[in-house]
Amino acid sequence: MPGGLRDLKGSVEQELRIVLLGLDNARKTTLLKCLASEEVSTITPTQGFHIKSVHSHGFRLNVWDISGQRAIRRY
Ligand SMILES: Nc1nc2c(ncn2[C@@H]2O[C@H](COP(=O)(O)OP(=O)(O)OP(=O)(O)O)[C@@H](O)[C@H]2O)c(=O)[nH]1
Ligand SMILES: [Mg+2]
Repeated sequence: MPGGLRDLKGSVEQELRIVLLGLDNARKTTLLKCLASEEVSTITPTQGFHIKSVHSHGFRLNVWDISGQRAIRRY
């Protein structure tokens, strides 16, 4: 299947690419950490961007978490 990857059980896993955009403090990183079942009590502002791959509901989500700080919004 195009765009699909086989998981450990051999079934095809659909891959989705997602870009998180929003103002600073909009909780983009909080949302991503919740999706990844990670601790959300010590989140710091994103510097530039980071990419995380998360498995959720049979999908592989490749998420780009972009900082919303004013200095980099024009990029
Ligand atoms: N009071 C309160 N604060 C929250 C809640 N959820 C997240 N926060 C806090 O809000 C702040 C901003 O959340 P982030 O997820 O870093 O926001 P962001 O959109 O990624 O921000 P940038 O990376 O700067 O673009 C963090 O300090 C979180 O801990 C909530 O439900 N209540
Ligand atoms: Mg962030």
